[in-house]
Amino acid sequence: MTSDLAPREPMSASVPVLLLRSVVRTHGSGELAVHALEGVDLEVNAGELVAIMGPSGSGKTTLLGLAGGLDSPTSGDVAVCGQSLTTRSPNQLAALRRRSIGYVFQQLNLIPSLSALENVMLPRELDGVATRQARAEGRAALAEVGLGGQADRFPDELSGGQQQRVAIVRALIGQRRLILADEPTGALDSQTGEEVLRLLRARCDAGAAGLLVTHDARHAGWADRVIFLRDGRIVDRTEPIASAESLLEASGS
Ligand SMILES: Nc1ncnc2c1ncn2[C@@H]1O[C@H](COP(=O)(O)OP(=O)(O)OP(=O)(O)O)[C@@H](O)[C@H]1O
Repeated sequence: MTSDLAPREPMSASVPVLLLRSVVRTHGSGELAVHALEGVDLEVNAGELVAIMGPSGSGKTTLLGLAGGLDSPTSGDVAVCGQSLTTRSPNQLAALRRRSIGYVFQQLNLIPSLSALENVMLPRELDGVATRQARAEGRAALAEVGLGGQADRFPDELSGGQQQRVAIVRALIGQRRLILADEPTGALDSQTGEEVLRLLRARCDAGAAGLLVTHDARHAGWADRVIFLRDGRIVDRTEPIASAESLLEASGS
């Protein structure tokens, strides 16, 4: 049986899920210009989880925002599933974001007046899926992460870790091909944080592409490779990671 969280339509192996070409993002102009990204090239393929590391202000969040179509590059191109985000109308972009991209941020943004199930169903209903089907998908997806018994609880009736899992399920439900995670373990304890990373890893193993911003080399150890940003440029990349220990050495932690 196909997982309700897993992408269902196989992508052509030759098209990266995420492609950034010569991406520049400058805030402001003249003397006040801030060069957040200065010519970034990146490809993330189906099945891959890529971690982004770098000091504060190096451009990690900017990169994630551009990858998700939440922000536009000053120059260069960003494409998701072969479709350029920079040439789409606002409506087309909103539809692509809803259907193809899942966002997992530190801020969970669960809607407090909706149950866990209703929170999870919401993106499917916005996609035009019938309520009955969205409900069935939502229940199955929550059960998959061990929250089958909590479906009708409201966010404030769930623990922090459970809330984070609901947020992740909501980010992954449907046919999301690209998962963008910005420090998704936030303030979670290490065991719950690890659970979140395991879910992310599992989704990528099931065929999604993932981009994970993290300051923690142990978290980056879940990724297939790591890119290091400094002053808006990629300054280093690892090939498939040998061990978390080698990363700790590389980041000087
Ligand atoms: N809206 C904005 N206006 C002006 N400058 C901005 C804006 N957004 C980001 N910047 C600047 O762009 C640079 C990159 O910021 P970004 O948030 O991407 O870094 P980061 O690596 O995610 O940092 P952190 O690890 O602290 O979250 C920083 O110098 C930041 O001050």
